[in-house]
Amino acid sequence: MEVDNETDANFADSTHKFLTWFQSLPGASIRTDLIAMEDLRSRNAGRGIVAKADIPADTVLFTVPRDAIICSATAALKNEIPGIFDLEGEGDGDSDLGDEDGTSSSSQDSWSLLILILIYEHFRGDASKWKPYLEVLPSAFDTPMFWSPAELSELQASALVARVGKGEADAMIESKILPVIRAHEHVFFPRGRGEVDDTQLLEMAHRMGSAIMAYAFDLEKDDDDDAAATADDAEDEWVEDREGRTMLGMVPMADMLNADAEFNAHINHGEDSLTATTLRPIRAGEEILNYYGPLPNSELLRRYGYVTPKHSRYDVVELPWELVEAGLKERLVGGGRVGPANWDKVCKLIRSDDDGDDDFEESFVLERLSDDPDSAGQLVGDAVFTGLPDELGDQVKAVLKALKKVAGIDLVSDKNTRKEVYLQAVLGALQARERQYATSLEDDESLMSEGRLTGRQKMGLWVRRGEKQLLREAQAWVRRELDQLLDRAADNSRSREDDGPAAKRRRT
Ligand SMILES: C[S@@+](CC[C@H](N)C(=O)[O-])C[C@H]1O[C@@H](n2cnc3c(N)ncnc32)[C@H](O)[C@@H]1O
Repeated sequence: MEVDNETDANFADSTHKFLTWFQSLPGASIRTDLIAMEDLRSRNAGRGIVAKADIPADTVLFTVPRDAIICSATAALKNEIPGIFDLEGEGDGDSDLGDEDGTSSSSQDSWSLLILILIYEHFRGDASKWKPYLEVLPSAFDTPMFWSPAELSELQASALVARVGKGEADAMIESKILPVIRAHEHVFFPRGRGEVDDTQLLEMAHRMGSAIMAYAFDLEKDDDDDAAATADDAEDEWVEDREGRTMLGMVPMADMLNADAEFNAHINHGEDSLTATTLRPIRAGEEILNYYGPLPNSELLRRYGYVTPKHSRYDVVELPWELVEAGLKERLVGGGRVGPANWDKVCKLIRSDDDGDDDFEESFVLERLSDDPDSAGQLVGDAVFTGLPDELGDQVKAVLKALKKVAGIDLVSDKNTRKEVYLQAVLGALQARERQYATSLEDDESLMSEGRLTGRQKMGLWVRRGEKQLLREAQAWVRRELDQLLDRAADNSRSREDDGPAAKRRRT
């Protein structure tokens, strides 16, 4: 979370007003005898909820009535512009027939609609039912969308750089948000605040979109088992997928919980309310933590603007096919066997639909094998790199098949040789992938220990370092596989010698 320049007094005052407002909501409850909202800015975590006393497992910490949630079901904006509340695909099917004012029944999705609702509530000021809540939402974010080019360069060769999504967000705001606001200025700016220009609106929409990304809950999940919820039946809920959700809402108080890969509380979705429940005994002074899912630090940073050591176990790294292909080429082409022209044909064939194999993949995601957290939110065992993706092996097989078809030669008919070619090519690709990062893992380790980095530099370093560590583990795994292969080959040749004609003669 971006360092907030608010003075301590202002920060504490907003927290207090929010808490008082929350307690006044009909149907809301909070165990202020057990928990408190605290200022965690010193560790860059904004506000958080901390245990004031030892708390047993299965304790309900607070209850949020559904009426208090900001979502399409509670939005006052619905009375003003009902047309925008028919979401994409829910209308009468005439999705191409947009109205000129941007209010066609199909132009909004749950994301853009919630942005509009939040902007509307923001400009309502004191008239908004949610004002004390809106005041504790951050005005600045640490997600890479807001990073400068120099800060982004800290991510080096991480695939995250291509997924920051600023351009897409700008385009969405320009096509779905600004036209609706401009067509309804009297609704959004009731006191003649028409002077808000497009640049300011764009910034506001980015702020609200980022708040939704980091704070909103998926409300369509059904979970009426409340206190009886176990890890298994609530599992889907813990895994928050911000992409495909259909009914988003801002849930005051539930979203004041920070989160980690090990956690101790869970939000249960009941019919009339959402409740926060402890998953295990929590000691006084411990932070109450929710769970955002088994996300790699790169994704945690992209969506929420922070990283944690415990999420490193879920780190991933993308291995581009072109690096594996280069490794294969090095081993298979030349020496009068396969010429460059035939190799080009092979490369084209595997990319075409008529090679008879599955879809061509541009890159492969490497990850460790890790168990899910247990029902108390605790991690058990280490995450271990246990193998390459099957699809990568399949695509290498497709190359060898295409080579046979194009060049008419079966270069690697022997299974062990085939595996060796595959592993060697992947090893070369993993090393080449590591070289794509501007600094080495060792450089990063010393930069980290020097301790002179800013918050964003450190998070960028954490992401790239995690990816390099995974690349090293993958290389070690491949080397072990190669060693085993060579050992087996040596054993086989020894036993062939033993079983050779001389041995047979001896036996007879
Ligand atoms: C749902 S909000 C939690 C409340 C938030 N801390 C606040 O002050 O409003 C999610 C945001 O909290 C911060 N956050 C959550 N968990 C964190 C953690 N373990 N460490 C640091 N920041 C965290 C991130 O900025 C994230 O985008």
